[in-house]
Amino acid sequence: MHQVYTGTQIREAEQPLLAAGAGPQLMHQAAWGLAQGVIELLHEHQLAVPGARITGLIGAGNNGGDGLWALSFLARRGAHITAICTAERVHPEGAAAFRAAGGRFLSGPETADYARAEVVIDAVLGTGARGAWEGHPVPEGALVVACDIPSGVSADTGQVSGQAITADLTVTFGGLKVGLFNGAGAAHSGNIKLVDIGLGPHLPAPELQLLSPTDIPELLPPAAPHAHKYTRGVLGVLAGSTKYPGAASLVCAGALATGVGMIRFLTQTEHAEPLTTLVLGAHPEVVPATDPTERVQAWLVGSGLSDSDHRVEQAKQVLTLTQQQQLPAVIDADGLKLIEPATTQPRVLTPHAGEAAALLNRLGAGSDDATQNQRVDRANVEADPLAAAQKLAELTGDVIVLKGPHTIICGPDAGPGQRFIYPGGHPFLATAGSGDTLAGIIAAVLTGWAEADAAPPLAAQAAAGVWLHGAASYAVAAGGPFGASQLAAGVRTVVAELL
Ligand SMILES: NC(=O)C1=CN([C@@H]2O[C@H](COP(=O)(O)OP(=O)(O)OC[C@H]3O[C@@H](n4cnc5c(N)ncnc54)[C@H](O)[C@@H]3O)[C@@H](O)[C@H]2O)[C@H](O)CC1
Repeated sequence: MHQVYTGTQIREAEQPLLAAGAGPQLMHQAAWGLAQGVIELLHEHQLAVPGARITGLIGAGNNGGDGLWALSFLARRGAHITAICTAERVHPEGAAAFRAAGGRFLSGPETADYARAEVVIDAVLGTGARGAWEGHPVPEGALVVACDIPSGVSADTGQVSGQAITADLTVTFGGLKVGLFNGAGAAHSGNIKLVDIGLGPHLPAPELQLLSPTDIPELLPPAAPHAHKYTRGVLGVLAGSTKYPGAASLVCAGALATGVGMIRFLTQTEHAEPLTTLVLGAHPEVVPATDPTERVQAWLVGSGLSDSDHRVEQAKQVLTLTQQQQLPAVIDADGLKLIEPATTQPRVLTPHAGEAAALLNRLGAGSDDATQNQRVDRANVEADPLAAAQKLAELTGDVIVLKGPHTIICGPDAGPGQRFIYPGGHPFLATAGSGDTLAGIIAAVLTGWAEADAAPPLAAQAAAGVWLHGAASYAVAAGGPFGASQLAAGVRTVVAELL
């Protein structure tokens, strides 16, 4: 499990060490790690360090100091180092070390030396950035390594209010930062290398957590040797409609591949009908049900419901039932239009950005003074998904899985096990039905834990489902582009490797 902090939290954690006079040591450790990152990137691109042409874009603060010290370390390995000052002042000790290592300050980006740079170290703005940045040109074809956070990106939120550098690699210090994963920042940070500079004892509870493969097995319900279908858990599914029959089958595929004792599929009518025929044709192990009060351990409601009056009425009935019985539930897609806030029921909502915006507007996100009557749109949510997910969790009391290139999983409370970010499945996941499959995966995890004595936090269960879905996409993408119906096979492969 990786911990993710805001830039503000990192700055606060640095304070005791700075007060103890350890600033220069911290800077040297950071700069050394930055130099190592540059060397690794050169080698990845079959470029030698001796003779490599490396230019630093140097800001006025300690971020610039990191960059200058890193350049001096690279000069010792034979690199040809230059730098461009982007502000009136420059870190004095860093500048001295840079010059002592043979570094030359260039007059500006128009110089031939800069145009020939093979690597640019972006050391303009780090955690001290405030507001919009005017930007700086980067030579075409140069590899870009950002120091701590790409300049122009907020370390706290990932928001970019002016211009921002796009890095191939970000070497970040002391702790991973929210801005590297959230909103626009995720598109600017490139690969990420974390350098430990000894902040550990001073770091607070993280803002977010990032799951590793080794975290997943304990977040998945155990398949006990003496289990039977009822102890593994029964999942009720109200999904699909005449208009979107496939969603029902995809939900079941996701749940079955993750592992569930049984699926009771709530049919549209008491008589045989195409939707149920399709689901049973694909998954004969699914049990058709006409009575929503039949005992289950969890429910999935919403995928592919469409605006069918009958399906919507059934959904309202099931949502009420799950609240009365405090049953775990995953509410997806059209089901999100039906939920009401503030429930103690263990519920996971799985909106994408557009659905999240609609829910925020319906539940009155603009109700507080600061945002009175301000409508939220998809772009607002995409600009800061973490904030949107936190607001939704606060308004509903639910765990929010805000789906996107980087998926946020956010419970209504703060602290460990409550907020996660999943930095994106394979791009091929952007295909119809992958959300239905995800809903089924998460619902299966909740079903398996529903009656366990010591289950992980609900947000952690949902995060494990998101992780499985993303890992499955890479497993399936190895064979090329895919339709969502092929994801379940990837889920089985990943689960088999984990257990
Ligand atoms: N604190 C430490 O000892 C260590 C810090 N590390 C590195 O230092 C930066 C944080 O340094 P800081 O000096 O606080 O701020 P910055 O260098 O990020 O920038 C401040 C500098 O930039 C100007 N500025 C702010 N916003 C803008 C803007 N929008 N446009 C233009 N200029 C702006 C501001 O006026 C200041 O002059 C941290 O990221 C690390 O890289 C070491 O890692 C560890 C030790």
